[in-house]
Amino acid sequence: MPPKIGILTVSDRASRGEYEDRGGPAVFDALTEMLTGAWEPVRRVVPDELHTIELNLTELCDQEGCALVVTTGGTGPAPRDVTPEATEAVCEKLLPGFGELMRAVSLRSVPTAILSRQTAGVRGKTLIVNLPGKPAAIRECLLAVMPAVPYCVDLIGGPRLTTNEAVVTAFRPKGA
Ligand SMILES: Nc1ncnc2c1ncn2[C@@H]1O[C@H](COP(=O)(O)OP(=O)(O)OP(=O)(O)O)[C@@H](O)[C@H]1O
Ligand SMILES: Nc1nc2c(c(=O)[nH]1)N[C@H]1C(S)=C(S)[C@@H](COP(=O)(O)O)O[C@H]1N2
Repeated sequence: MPPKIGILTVSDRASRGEYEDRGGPAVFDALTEMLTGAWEPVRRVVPDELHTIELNLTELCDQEGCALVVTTGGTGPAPRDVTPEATEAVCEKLLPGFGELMRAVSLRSVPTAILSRQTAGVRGKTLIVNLPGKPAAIRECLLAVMPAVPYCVDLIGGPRLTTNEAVVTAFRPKGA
């Protein structure tokens, strides 16, 4: 069975069909570029509702058994932006370094990168990573954190993920 990766778009308008979801496909394309080996996407599009996001994150982790769940959208300061709150609610451990790094990298291209509260955390054997909603942010943010993702998944008991070295090199400490 190839590892599953959850792709959760959090957007009121994409979930209502007011615009086509470009975030989910952008996450899929970025992961396809960065990972080698078979993996199976599990795609969902939900509105910016705390309970709905928590429920979908929980299902992707506990029922689907995803090794990694990538969310896009709902990380900003607007009243309906609650993806980080949902992530924090379902995770046993938070990994604030992911958000710190993604904001630092994004700041090189856009000053409003500081508005994103994107974070990451671990639920069981699943790593959850938040990305901003702007489709243009997705590759940039994923590329920044991907070197640490496979070893993190190793450490929490997930499957061995491998990266396309021509694009990004996974870092594993010697002997790991
Ligand atoms: N899934 C998506 N597909 C296409 N464009 C998106 C998507 N999510 C966000 N965007 C674009 O990025 C902008 C900022 O994203 P943000 O998550 O703040 O959306 P929003 O204004 O809260 O609206 P919504 O939740 O309805 O997507 C949006 O206004 C939209 O232009
Ligand atoms: N790399 C990158 N990060 C980015 C952006 C961007 O365009 N590129 N947009 C910022 C903006 S304008 C906002 S409001 C926050 C939160 O976006 P979200 O609510 O769509 O998650 O992400 C920020 N991070």
